[in-house]
Amino acid sequence: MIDRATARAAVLAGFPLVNDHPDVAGVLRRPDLLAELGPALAAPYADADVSVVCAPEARGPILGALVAVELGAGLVLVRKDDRNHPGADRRVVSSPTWRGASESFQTRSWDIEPADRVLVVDDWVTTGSSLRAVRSLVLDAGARYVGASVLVRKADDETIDDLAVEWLVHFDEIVGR
Ligand SMILES: O=P(O)(O)OC[C@H]1O[C@H](OP(=O)(O)OP(=O)(O)O)[C@H](O)[C@@H]1O
Repeated sequence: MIDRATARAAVLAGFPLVNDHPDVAGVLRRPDLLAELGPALAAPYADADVSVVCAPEARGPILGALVAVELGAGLVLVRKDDRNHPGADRRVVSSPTWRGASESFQTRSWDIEPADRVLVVDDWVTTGSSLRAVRSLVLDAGARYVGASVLVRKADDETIDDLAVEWLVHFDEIVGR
């Protein structure tokens, strides 16, 4: 059984900064922190009967795969619209993300079934537009959106509540160390 508080403390203390910005790639680069991520991000949903982890690229599927293994779930890729995703037949355009522009995401109808209970995993939430877009793909499939698990929170309370986001570390506490 992992201790999420211990994992959180380790990730918070070790989160590298590049140009004063929290560097997710640097967390993945550290074997000790990488080993904590799957168990820590999965822990809040250990009893949620998750059948599918759904993760938007580019960094979402890295963490999503780690979480899916922990939960005994499958992983569904959500690709951005200009990427190759054979058979993609569902699309959604997000509201503007932190970049100030919308993103277009694509997925495949047979990857998510109405009986699925879906957890969305990504590395970061700011506006929540990416998570909302993925949630809409889940709901369009008739499946149950269980919530989201992210590594870094840079979103307001309303966004966190709306999307039922569990987050491991807060942007402000990383840059404020
Ligand atoms: O809450 P939001 O405002 O939607 O922002 C969160 C998204 O932004 C980042 O992706 P990014 O846009 O950097 O794309 P990439 O991972 O493909 O580089 C991050 O990986 C999330 O997917």
